[in-house]
This record gives sequence, structure tokens and C-alpha cells, in this order.
Amino acid sequence: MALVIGLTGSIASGKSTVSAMFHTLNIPVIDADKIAREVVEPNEKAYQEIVKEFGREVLFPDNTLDRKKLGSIIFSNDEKRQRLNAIVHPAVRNRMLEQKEALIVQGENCIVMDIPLLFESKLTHLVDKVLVVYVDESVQLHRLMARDESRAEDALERINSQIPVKEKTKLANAVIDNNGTQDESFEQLKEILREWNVF
Ligand SMILES: CC(C)(COP(=O)(O)OP(=O)(O)OC[C@H]1O[C@@H](n2cnc3c(N)ncnc32)[C@H](O)[C@@H]1O)[C@@H](O)C(=O)NCCC(=O)NCCS
Ligand SMILES: Nc1ncnc2c1ncn2[C@@H]1O[C@H](COP(=O)(O)OP(=O)(O)OP(=O)(O)O)[C@@H](O)[C@H]1O
Repeated sequence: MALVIGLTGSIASGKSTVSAMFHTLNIPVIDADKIAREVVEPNEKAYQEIVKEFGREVLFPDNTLDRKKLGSIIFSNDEKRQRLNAIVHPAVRNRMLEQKEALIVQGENCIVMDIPLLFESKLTHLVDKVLVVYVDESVQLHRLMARDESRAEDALERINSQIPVKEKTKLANAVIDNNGTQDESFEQLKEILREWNVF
């Protein structure tokens, strides 16, 4: 039986960084953010629904989605965010499940599902163990603003659209404290995987 690990945290807590560490260890990762980009490409059903719901103003002149524009609309408005979630999340969930099944059929013994909104979307039943990547809120804000070159106001809107990462640690099977260096986080990850008998 494959062990399915749900990797989560909050925005900019370090999920992608830890996801890259799983790749280094040759453990496959299903990436919800990546799939969420694929399902809104212009030939997809979710794309049509987004244009119907939010109008052509969320498109670039070449008809691709202006993610920054859509983000500025949905992160400042709960209701609009829920409407976008209702369009995008079912398609993401289906594609994640297909990929999970394919990896199980291939005989993988450990599979990671990197799902930022694992708790918010009540998806914990999809995984066997939950691994939360934690950082203090001040570090999170700093890293988010640096990565996205965003203002504190916009970064805080995004942070506040999710359950606080501290709350998520209480619901986890294991926590990586990513306030330190990436090497320190990698050591924590390997220790957790040893405890879970992955290697
Ligand atoms: C609003 C969009 C277009 C903004 O795109 P952008 O390229 O700026 O951000 P990106 O997709 O890389 O997301 C960055 C992070 O934002 C957070 N986030 C994204 N969507 C949401 C959401 N609906 N609610 C709360 N947090 C979110 C996640 O932590 C994610 O890791 C995009 O995030 C989107 O389509 N969101 C809806 C789909 C979704 O929920 N994706 C997240 C996991 S499936
Ligand atoms: N231990 C660390 N030390 C310094 N910088 C780090 C560390 N871990 C991650 N970072 C940096 O912090 C930023 C956020 O990390 P990352 O992109 O991995 O977060 P995330 O949780 O995947 O974010 P999102 O929810 O937006 O997808 C990145 O710029 C990354 O390079």
C-alpha cells in the first residue's frame, strides 16, 4: 500500500521548497497549484466559466488569464473567491485523483499531494498523513512580499484568506519548522520520513 502524504501550510510558508526536497528524494509530488494553472488554460471548461463569471477584463489581449488581475479581485472579496473556487476546485480535485491513481498503479510506495487549501477545502480524507510546513507570521509576510514583490497590504490579504498556519499545525501528523535554513528543513523532513518508515 502506498503512503499518501498531504503537504500543506499557508501561502509562502515553504510548500514548494519542501516539494522540491521530495523530488530530490525521488518521491513523486502532485502539485495542486500547477494543476490549477492547467485547468484554466483557454481550451478548458473552467476557463469559459471564469470568463462568464468575471468578464473579459480578467483576460490579457491574447485571451490568456491575467492572474494578477483575477487575484486582486478574489483576494479582496470572500464571495468572489468562493465563486472562483467553485469553478476551479472540482476540476483540480479530479485531475489530482487521476494522477494519484496513476502513481499507485505504477507501484509508487510514497506519494505526496501538495495542496495549499487541504484544510480549507476539507480534503484530508484524500491522504494518510498530513505534513504542515510552518513559519512565523512575520517571516511569512517578509518572504511573501519578497517573492511576489508585493505590498504588505496585498500580501496580508492573501495570508488572511487562509486558515492561520499556526492553527494548521494543531491538525497535522508532523510539522516542519521552516523559519530556519532550507538545510535545516531538509533534515527535519528526512527525520519525519524515517519515522513514517518511508526509508
Ligand atoms: C487567483 C489566482 C488566479 C492567482 O494566481 P497567482 O498566479 O497570483 O497565484 P498562484 O496560483 O500561484 O497561488 C499562490 C498561492 O495563493 C494561494 N491561493 C490561491 N488560490 C487561493 C484561494 N482560492 N484561496 C486561498 N488561497 C489561495 C495558495 O497558497 C497558492 O499556493 C489563482 O491563485 C487561482 O486561480 N486560484 C484559485 C484556485 C486555487 O484555489 N488554487 C490554490 C490551490 S488548488
Ligand atoms: N528556509 C528558507 N529560508 C529562506 N527562504 C525560504 C525558505 N523556505 C522558502 N523560502 C523562500 O520563501 C518563499 C516562499 O516559499 P515557497 O514558494 O516554497 O512557499 P509556498 O508555501 O510554496 O508558497 P505558495 O503558497 O505561494 O505556493 C520563496 O521565495 C522561497 O524561496
